[in-house]
Amino acid sequence: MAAVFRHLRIILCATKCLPSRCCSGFISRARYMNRLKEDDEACLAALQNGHIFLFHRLSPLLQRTERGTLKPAPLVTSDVQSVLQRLSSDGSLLKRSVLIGCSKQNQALFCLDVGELDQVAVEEQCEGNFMDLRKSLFLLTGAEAHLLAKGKALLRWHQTNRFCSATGQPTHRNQAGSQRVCSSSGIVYYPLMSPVVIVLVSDGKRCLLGRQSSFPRGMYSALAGFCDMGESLEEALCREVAEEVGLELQSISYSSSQHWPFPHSSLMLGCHASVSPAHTQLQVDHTELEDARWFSLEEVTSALKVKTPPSRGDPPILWLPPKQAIAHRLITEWVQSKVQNSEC
Ligand SMILES: NC(=O)C1=CN([C@@H]2O[C@H](COP(=O)(O)OP(=O)(O)OC[C@H]3O[C@@H](n4cnc5c(N)ncnc54)[C@H](O)[C@@H]3O)[C@@H](O)[C@H]2O)C=CC1
Ligand SMILES: [Mg+2]
Repeated sequence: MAAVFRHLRIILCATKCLPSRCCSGFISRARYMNRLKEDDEACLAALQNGHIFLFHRLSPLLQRTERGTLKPAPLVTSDVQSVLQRLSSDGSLLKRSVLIGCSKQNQALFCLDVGELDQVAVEEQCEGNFMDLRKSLFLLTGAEAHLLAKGKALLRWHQTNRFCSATGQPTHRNQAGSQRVCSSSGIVYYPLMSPVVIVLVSDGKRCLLGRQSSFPRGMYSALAGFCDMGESLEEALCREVAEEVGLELQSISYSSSQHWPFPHSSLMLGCHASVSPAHTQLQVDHTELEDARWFSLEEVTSALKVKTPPSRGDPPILWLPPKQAIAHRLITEWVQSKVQNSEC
């Protein structure tokens, strides 16, 4: 592997995409969140005055806006309490809420899965619908999509980590839901994410996009893959590109990262990479990808303008991942860099 990296140019410029933060509020919110994770009583008190995003079997409660987009229905805790009482649920369900964030007004934000209650009854009480996150994510704004993705990932982690993998005994969560402890051995479990690399490869003029057979009709995305145990980011990138399309990378530059709740919980590490224009012949591994192709700047620019996915019977058009996906960001960055270069 060392030989592969001898000629690989790696540029790390991680500071360019920091999320916007308003002055000192960010620091106090970060410290408040940390305290709530460590202090069960403080977390319980915050829950009483917090907002709760409801889920039903991991599908979030959403409401349609007048513009046809979706928004989550964040309910204040007292509203959720009333709904639970009306549906004859005992009060202990509320304590299963999991901390997911803190609003700019310093209100703690929680998520709660009410999967044991009747779905339609909760929907009627809360004037919303529980919808599959994968289908609805793209109709939500960035901040809300992020909170719901985090909520779904944490709720799923709790549902699948109720027992210690060493002793088989039950594990118990802290009030914030940021960890679980084995009742017998004391082993502490923290929520896990799988690192995944995602890369937009360019040969200088074109970019490389691939599609899996499970993708929606016409959709092509940046190449992605799970990191193997022991691999660095750049090792995983080189291996994935070699495996999936048979190319050797020349340079890598880091772009940004994203938490992604599908299929489980991944930390997507987004990069740009280049290959030599003299070595662009693809050898697609069809067990991994249905297709992979080089696309021109013009093709990608027009695809970014397509607003609705192609339907059955429509002529085939290139359809790119939506704004909420890091693949979209990588593709947009590539287009912008090409346009800037042509203007220089
Ligand atoms: N947010 C975004 O813009 C995008 C996100 N993705 C996500 O990236 C992820 C990885 O992409 P793929 O091409 O599917 O990966 P991949 O190329 O590594 O192939 C998936 C296979 O890797 C194996 N694998 C190894 N470690 C695994 C682990 N920890 N969890 C699950 N499977 C593991 C399994 O056999 C699985 O079938 C997908 O979950 C996909 O949802 C993919 C493209 C765009
Ligand atoms: Mg892949």
